[in-house]
Amino acid sequence: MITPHTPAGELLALLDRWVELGWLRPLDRALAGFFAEQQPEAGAGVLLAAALASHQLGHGHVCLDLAATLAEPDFALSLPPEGEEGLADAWLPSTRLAALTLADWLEALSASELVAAAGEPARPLVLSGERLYLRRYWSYEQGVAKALAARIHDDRPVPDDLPEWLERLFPEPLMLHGERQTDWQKLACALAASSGFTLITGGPGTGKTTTVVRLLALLQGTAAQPLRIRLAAPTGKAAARLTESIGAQVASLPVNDTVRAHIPTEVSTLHRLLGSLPDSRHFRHHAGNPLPLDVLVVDEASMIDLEMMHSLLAALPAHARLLLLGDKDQLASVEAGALLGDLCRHAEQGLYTPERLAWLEAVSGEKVAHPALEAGEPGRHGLAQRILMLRHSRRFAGGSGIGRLAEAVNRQQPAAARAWLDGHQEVATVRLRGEQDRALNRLLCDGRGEAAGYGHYLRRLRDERPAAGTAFDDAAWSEWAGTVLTAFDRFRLLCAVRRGPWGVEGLNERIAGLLHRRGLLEADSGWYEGRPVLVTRNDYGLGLMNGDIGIALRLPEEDGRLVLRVAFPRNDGSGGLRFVLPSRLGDMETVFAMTVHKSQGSEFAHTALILPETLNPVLTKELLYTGITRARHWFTLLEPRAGVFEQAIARRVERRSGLLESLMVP
Ligand SMILES: Nc1ncnc2c1ncn2[C@@H]1O[C@H](COP(=O)(O)OP(=O)(O)OP(=O)(O)O)[C@@H](O)[C@H]1O
Repeated sequence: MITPHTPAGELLALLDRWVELGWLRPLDRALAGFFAEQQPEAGAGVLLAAALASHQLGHGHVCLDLAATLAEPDFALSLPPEGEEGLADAWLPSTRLAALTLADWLEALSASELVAAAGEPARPLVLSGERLYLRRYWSYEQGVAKALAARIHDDRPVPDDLPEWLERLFPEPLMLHGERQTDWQKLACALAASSGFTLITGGPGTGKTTTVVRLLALLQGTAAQPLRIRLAAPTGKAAARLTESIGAQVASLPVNDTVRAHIPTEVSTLHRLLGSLPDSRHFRHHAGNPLPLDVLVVDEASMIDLEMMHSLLAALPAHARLLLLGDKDQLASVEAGALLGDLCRHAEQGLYTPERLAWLEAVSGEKVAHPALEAGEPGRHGLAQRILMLRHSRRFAGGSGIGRLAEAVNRQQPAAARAWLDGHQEVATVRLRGEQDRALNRLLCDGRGEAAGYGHYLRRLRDERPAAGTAFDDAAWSEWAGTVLTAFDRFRLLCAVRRGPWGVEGLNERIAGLLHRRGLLEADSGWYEGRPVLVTRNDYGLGLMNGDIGIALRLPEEDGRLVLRVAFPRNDGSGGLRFVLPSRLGDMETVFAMTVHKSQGSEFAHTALILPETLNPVLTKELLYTGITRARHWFTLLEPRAGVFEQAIARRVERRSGLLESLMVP
């Protein structure tokens, strides 16, 4: 049992054991060891808190919430990690920390020379209320809060003809089910026109892209000089997807060609925008060398972590407008810091001040009405005046099973979610009986009905291959590779966990084996044609980003020899491909199955989500919602055990950060 009086050696031995079990990263243990060396009098309470604060960063929390940790240690710390069961209770945090009280822990931390209270001179750890930070993350949080607080008060003058512009960009009143509805897109445009910082949140297909394109037309159309506008997204995949959808939208804008020509359609990753420097956390653009732009739009903002947000805000010139788009209900970034979720905590309620509401209604001609709306107070709800939630999905209009299922999950209504799963064509559920379940194998190879499985892209790979003898530089090869890559996105299996029988690692092996046995793959290990791979680390030399997916294909060399190369879509919006020799690829893994986390920013015509057999800390309604909303047309839930789905709906991600508090929002 650990208390602040436990000898440091005993605590370090417990941390060693957790490292052996794979529960704690060696890095977390090393930090505690380093502090113990630096400060021989540092007690067990401080060393434990340091190791756990570092551990929490690996789970997306910017700090260690001491009270939450003691209230439910195993859940708060995600220990044991996902996909592992049957481990000795003796090592569980709930057992080991049972004798530690919050008062004792706080006292030990406050007394330590390693720990500063917020605002005190630099020490490696910062205690803010009941939250303990590693200093770097505390500084990031402070920096972001300060930059956002300044932007929240950044009112911009609107053009006199704003109502006319809104009318022109949103000519038709929004009608749904035969009734006039509030056009939140039009309101978002009005809101963003009047502000240096706007956050637009909405579920899939609610029109975030459409809104922002129209807003850009408005800004560009009313600017005295052409504005320098840049579009960005956190990952290459998200950037590519936005590039695709934005092009068509810009083409159909009701504006003259000069305005249109000044609206970009190219989307870059945030790393590229900021100019990453090799082997460094630093960027070419920072406060001393700000980004040369007037308007920055960042899509998929739920994937921006705290450190990136800090870098971005630092590099953004004060005069530039910032627009963040995202879905607040999605899983947050894997890295620490759930900004969008934090910032949008009151988006449903709106919390607009009466003055703001009156202005919005006057310029837009819309009635701002929704049962969830609550009135905000001037001075208290500054952030809320910059946030707008789009509430009507056009993609999942009317009775779409996927849309309704996602909504029921998001609202934590398990019975309704189950009813949608059972009663709709686009959604289905399959109960699995063991790892070699026939229905599972059939689904993976052949899909169900019109919804594809992995056989689809492999058959297209085989059937549409250019004829033998086609010249190595014939465009037919690229077209074929493009076809295979597109076909691969028809279906994806998503997993909640990495390890265990229903985790990504085991399933990837089993799927390759299955496709090989079915004669769809020539091999199931090493490099083989048709192997899909996921890049797991940015490689600026090759122009590949973490999250990029490619497929190994046999392609001709100049001398006619066939050589395996991995085809990747280019991330530059050109629609082109790049071909990389497998031996040149660094960190990557096979990607028949992928985690829900990694699937963020992507979409598949048919998405299947496989749950593990038991509940574990990663299973939350956000994970289910994110998985379900990756499906464009069909969704299949694969359940090895009944009830886990319902249990997961009941839990939600509790990210620990003090950002909202810093922004003084209740
Ligand atoms: N005001 C509108 N009028 C007509 N069609 C619209 C409007 N808003 C959105 N749409 C259509 O609805 C679909 C989804 O819109 P959009 O791509 O803007 O949504 P999104 O929220 O950006 O979606 P995603 O979840 O893919 O990011 C698109 O086909 C778009 O053309």
